[in-house]
Amino acid sequence: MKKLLTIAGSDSCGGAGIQADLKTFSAHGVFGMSVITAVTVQNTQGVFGVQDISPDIIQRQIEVIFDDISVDAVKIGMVSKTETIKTIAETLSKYSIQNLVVDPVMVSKSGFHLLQLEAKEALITHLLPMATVVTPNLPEAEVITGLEINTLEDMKKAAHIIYKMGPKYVLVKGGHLEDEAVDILYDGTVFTYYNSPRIDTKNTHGTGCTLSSAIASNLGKGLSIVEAIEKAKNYITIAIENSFSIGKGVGPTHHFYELYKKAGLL
Ligand SMILES: Nc1ncnc2c1ncn2[C@@H]1O[C@H](COP(=O)(O)OP(=O)(O)O)[C@@H](O)[C@H]1O
Ligand SMILES: Cc1ncc(COP(=O)(O)O)c(N)n1
Repeated sequence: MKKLLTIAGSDSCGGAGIQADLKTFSAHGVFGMSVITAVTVQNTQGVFGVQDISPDIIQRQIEVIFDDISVDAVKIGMVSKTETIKTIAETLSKYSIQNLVVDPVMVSKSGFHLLQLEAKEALITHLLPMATVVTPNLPEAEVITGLEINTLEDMKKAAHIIYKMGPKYVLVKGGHLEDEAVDILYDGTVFTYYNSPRIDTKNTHGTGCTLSSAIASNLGKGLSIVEAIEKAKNYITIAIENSFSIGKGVGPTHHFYELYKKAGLL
């Protein structure tokens, strides 16, 4: 059984963050473990508070896992603030990490700053160079690069700039584009496109968390980056097609194993 670790924030309503990651891991038939960086007070309508976990507890959660268990892939999501980022980077650097997916979570769909503004530099300096693949959405790619991104050409330019910051691969996600949901992977030489029609739904809470966890699961299982993202893109597309309302706001995506098994993704 492959063993996957998510280092991220807790979403009390279960659509994003640690909860989406663990559901995605389970649907992929891998064993999920978690290091919680922050607890958010969140429902489908918004984020109403955050309690950061102390750096010492974050460090010790990571250490006890790696000192005991061999981890096939790690996904990093919400990292909240500079001190948290430095702790994660320093602690992970003591271990040999096979596959590291960094989702540079910044602002929730409901508009809450999950990453403090001044922590952007720490994320760029400490986490991006460690990443196998970094998965910014368009607003995140804009913040990281300073570019305005409206077209596929802009996405390619952003991927190029982010690639120079040190990750092995960059996946710029086009969920926020107007037409098709096109994601672009850059390996320093070649761009690979992952297209899917835009699904007309408001229930996209946790799509980025889900995609990055699906990529980590597939890398952990030994797939190449191109295949890992292809399968993950199919997973997120089915997850959004089958998303549903659980409250008054933005509902979650679907993680039930049977659906993905039937689609030949697992
Ligand atoms: N309405 C949609 N229809 C189809 N795919 C979508 C839609 N919204 C997002 N996606 C896909 O979901 C994944 C997550 O993208 P995105 O929503 O941009 O991330 P984030 O949650 O970080 O903002 C990407 O593969 C993107 O193309
Ligand atoms: C704890 C946590 N992590 C990540 C997200 C981003 O998800 P989304 O962009 O869908 O709001 C979130 N809302 N909460």
